[in-house]
Amino acid sequence: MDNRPDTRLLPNFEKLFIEDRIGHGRHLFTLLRLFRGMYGGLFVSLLFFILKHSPIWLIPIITGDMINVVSNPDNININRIWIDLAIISVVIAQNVPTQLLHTSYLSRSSRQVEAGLRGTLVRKLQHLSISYHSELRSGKLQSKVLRDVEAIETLAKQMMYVFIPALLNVIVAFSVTAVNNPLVALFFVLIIPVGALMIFGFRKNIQRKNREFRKQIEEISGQITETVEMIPLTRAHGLDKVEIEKTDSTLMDLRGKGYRLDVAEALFGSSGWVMFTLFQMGALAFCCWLAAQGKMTVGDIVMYQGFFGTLLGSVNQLINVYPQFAKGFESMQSVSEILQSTDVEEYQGTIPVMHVQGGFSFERMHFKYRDTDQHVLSDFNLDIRPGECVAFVGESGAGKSTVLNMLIGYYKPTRGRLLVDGVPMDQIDLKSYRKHLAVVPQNTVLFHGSIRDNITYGLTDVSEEKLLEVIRMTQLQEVVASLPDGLDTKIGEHGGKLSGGQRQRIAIARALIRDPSVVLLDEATSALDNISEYQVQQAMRLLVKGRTTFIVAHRLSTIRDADRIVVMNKGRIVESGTFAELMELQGAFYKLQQMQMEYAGIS
Ligand SMILES: Nc1ncnc2c1ncn2[C@@H]1O[C@H](COP(=O)(O)OP(=O)(O)OP(=O)(O)O)[C@@H](O)[C@H]1O
Repeated sequence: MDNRPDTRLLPNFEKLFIEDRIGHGRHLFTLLRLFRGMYGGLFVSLLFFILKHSPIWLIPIITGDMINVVSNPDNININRIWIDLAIISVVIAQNVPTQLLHTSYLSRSSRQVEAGLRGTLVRKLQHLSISYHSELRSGKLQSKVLRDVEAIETLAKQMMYVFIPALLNVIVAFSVTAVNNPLVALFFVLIIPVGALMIFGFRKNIQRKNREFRKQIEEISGQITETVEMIPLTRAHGLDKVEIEKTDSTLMDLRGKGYRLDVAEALFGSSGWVMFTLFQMGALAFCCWLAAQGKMTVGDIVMYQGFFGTLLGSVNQLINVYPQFAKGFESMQSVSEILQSTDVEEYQGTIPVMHVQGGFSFERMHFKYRDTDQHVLSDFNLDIRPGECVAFVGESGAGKSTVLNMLIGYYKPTRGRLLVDGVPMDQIDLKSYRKHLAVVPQNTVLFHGSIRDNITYGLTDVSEEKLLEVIRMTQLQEVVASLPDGLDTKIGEHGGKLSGGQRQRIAIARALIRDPSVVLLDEATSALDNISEYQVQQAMRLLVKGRTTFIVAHRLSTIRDADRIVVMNKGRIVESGTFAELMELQGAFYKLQQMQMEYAGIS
């Protein structure tokens, strides 16, 4: 048996979800199509299932036969018992290898679908627009990639492990009975409408309670994540008790909903058990009655009871698996919400960008974010020469970061356009263009990994020399030397083990090592001490040299060096010029500076 995982490329299911337009009862169809190309394996798995499951069907027959042999004292054929025993022993023993083969074939397909679905979702997330991501909470996405895909995989497995076996059980038990005794088979048939009636009667209630419980679970998982993230803040403000009480009340709600679900399921389960056991007893009485009339042997009674037991067990399984099916279908709906979304990146140009000189032109650009009425940029005109360093200043909310977003191509202007080296942004292939950019965001994004990984993020061939040079340029060598594993020291998630200034310098090193043509710098607002500030400034100076640079500036020192300062107010350019020119003008920039100086004086 080959137990190696399937190494074929992961399937991409995006097209399938778009074509199938999930919903309106198409879940089962889509589930089936997810396994396209694997039907052969599934069929083999089913064959092995029939083999491994065969003892369940054979045991009642053999048991009946053995009893029939001994219940006829005049003609006991002891050899037949030995043959029966030998047959059933072989049939039982083959369960181990066939079970393994059945699981191996099935699991290979279902795990492939599971991995493929997760891969498809992650790929789609990379293509969805920034607006889409800013509207959706990351916790929800995470839950779709992990929890919902798991529920779909469970659904597929339940289908193969529970639904199909139970259905086969019903078919086999019924067929064998029908061939032997149509009257008893008729009795078996009665069980189907009773089972259907049971599901129909309880379905809505159980479904509703299940959903309420699941929603509450989602609520509490969201809340717990938030609570854990906020622990330092909560502790600092002495709000532990408030947080605990908040969680307690949600937990109490969950307890109530869980209790009501348990009771409803218990009522459902026990009603089913009572009804079906009464049926079984009725069937037993019926068989005894037939036997009393000489129409049935004792062994047959035992055999039918065995089949009836299997049949009832299967019907019960089919009924009980229902809530899980509902959950799986709901998860398919949830995943399809992402996969069917057409909200991908707005720019879809195709001209590849081999080289960026760094000349930019904003031509009468207007822009507003989705779902907002007000324009964030209005009639924005600006020409930037290659290699120029432009600093944007203005009050909070003036639209400075938005200008950087437009340069990255996150959003398309509502009116006007942006040219890169004379080519309209909507014509160029953004992926190739962005390779020439380096972005240093306001909040440095560090991931859980080594300092080396964080600096060389996304680059494959970085020489040790170049890395060390960048570390020297950003004055990180002392920091690296003081860490236990040097460059390979793992930094905590979000860089928790580093200071603010160190984090910023890592972000600058990450930009420097890419040797970009264009640098976009959203300066961090958080204050640093003098030494850190100096180190960050030095690193920034090196980064900016010889490249077109856009800086959203908060610090006086950065602005002084800029070739041009653009003062923004409510999305418009109100002044622009060098530091000296603007100071001389004594306009908006001058006022901003005065305010900053006063503030610095006070503090
Ligand atoms: N994703 C978004 N969706 C809707 N509105 C947004 C979004 N991002 C920013 N805005 C709004 O756009 C305006 C400009 O924001 P922007 O971040 O560009 O300002 P800023 O000048 O960089 O401010 P700050 O100095 O505080 O960072 C603000 O009113 C802000 O509320």
